[in-house]
Amino acid sequence: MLFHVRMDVHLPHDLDPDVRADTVAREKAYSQRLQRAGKWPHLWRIAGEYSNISVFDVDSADELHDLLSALPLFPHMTIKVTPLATHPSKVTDALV
Ligand SMILES: O=C(O)C[C@H]1C=CC(=O)O1
Repeated sequence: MLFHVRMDVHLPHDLDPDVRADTVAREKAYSQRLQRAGKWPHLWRIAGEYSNISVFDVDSADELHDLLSALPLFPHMTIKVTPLATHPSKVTDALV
């Protein structure tokens, strides 16, 4: 199952710089582990914002929830999830 996910990060301005650096480093390692596992096939920065657009490929909404809620930045994010279904006009034999 594919899910479109938008994450907006809102780190507190008074967050200790060492805590911030550690959290961001753990987030990067965690996200790269999920990308390598094929669970997080798209990760795009929204230009000009501390936000991303992602696509997750998971077995269920419960799995997605578990993965998202384990993000080190999860306490500092607003997350919007959109389930994706197959479009009836999608060409399946196109050369891309
Ligand atoms: O920077 C972000 O968009 C938040 C988050 C998503 C992946 C990652 O490494 O950090």
